Amino acid sequence: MAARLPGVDTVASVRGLTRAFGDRVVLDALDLEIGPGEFIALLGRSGSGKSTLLRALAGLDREVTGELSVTGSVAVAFQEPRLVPWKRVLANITLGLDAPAERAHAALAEVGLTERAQAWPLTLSGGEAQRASLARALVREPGLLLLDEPFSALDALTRITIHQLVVELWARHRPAVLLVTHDVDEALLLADRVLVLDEGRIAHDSPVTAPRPRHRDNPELITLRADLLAALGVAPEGRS
Ligand SMILES: Nc1ncnc2c1ncn2[C@@H]1O[C@H](COP(=O)(O)OP(=O)(O)OP(=O)(O)O)[C@@H](O)[C@H]1O
Repeated sequence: MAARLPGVDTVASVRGLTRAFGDRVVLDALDLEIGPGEFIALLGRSGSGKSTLLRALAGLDREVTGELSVTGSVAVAFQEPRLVPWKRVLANITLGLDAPAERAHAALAEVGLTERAQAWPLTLSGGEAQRASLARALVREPGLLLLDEPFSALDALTRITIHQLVVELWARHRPAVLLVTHDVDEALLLADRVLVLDEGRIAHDSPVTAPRPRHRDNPELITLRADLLAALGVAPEGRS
């Protein structure tokens, strides 16, 4: 299990983090610092270890070795919303927390789901279920919010609305966010810093300074997109 160190001006600090499954080394002495309030997107080829890193940061993997320090609370939202089907939406939000119903109501209002508070999870649309999942994460007031491809199963229009919502919630509550995504444009539209995981380490680490709301045609984003596609081993459009 990874040794835990006190963090200095970071919400998460990782040094020499290593995880192998049998002979396959997925995280190979990885180093990473996450500052308070940073919005980070984590890209990487399929199987590069993004979810493994996220699980380690969430404290869900006891087999990682190296140094890992996380200050404050951590909340996770996954690709599937993972709501408990036999509890109504409201009860799902504070499940396992000793928190009054008002807090769950306030969180649902923030994600625009007030009217679905008494609904059963299986009656929610995909977008509504992801909103509920975000409300459940936010009500925990995390210093670090881990998002594991939470938008990938949504249709394009719902995805745009949820992107806006996530940026709004992040600006209001200011947790550090680590968003795992396959989508370079999603990373560039949302994050302040984009990482690429490759060969078990952070192979690329770029700040994104363009003001929000961002447009794909922003020159900074165009340059970064080409760099990131190259780091991911993908030829940019028209140059394959
Ligand atoms: N519990 C496990 N047992 C064995 N191998 C595992 C386990 N979890 C992950 N792996 C392996 O570790 C590697 C990294 O998996 P991980 O899910 O972290 O990748 P990822 O970058 O999130 O992939 P994707 O983008 O496809 O979701 C893969 O080769 C996977 O098969």
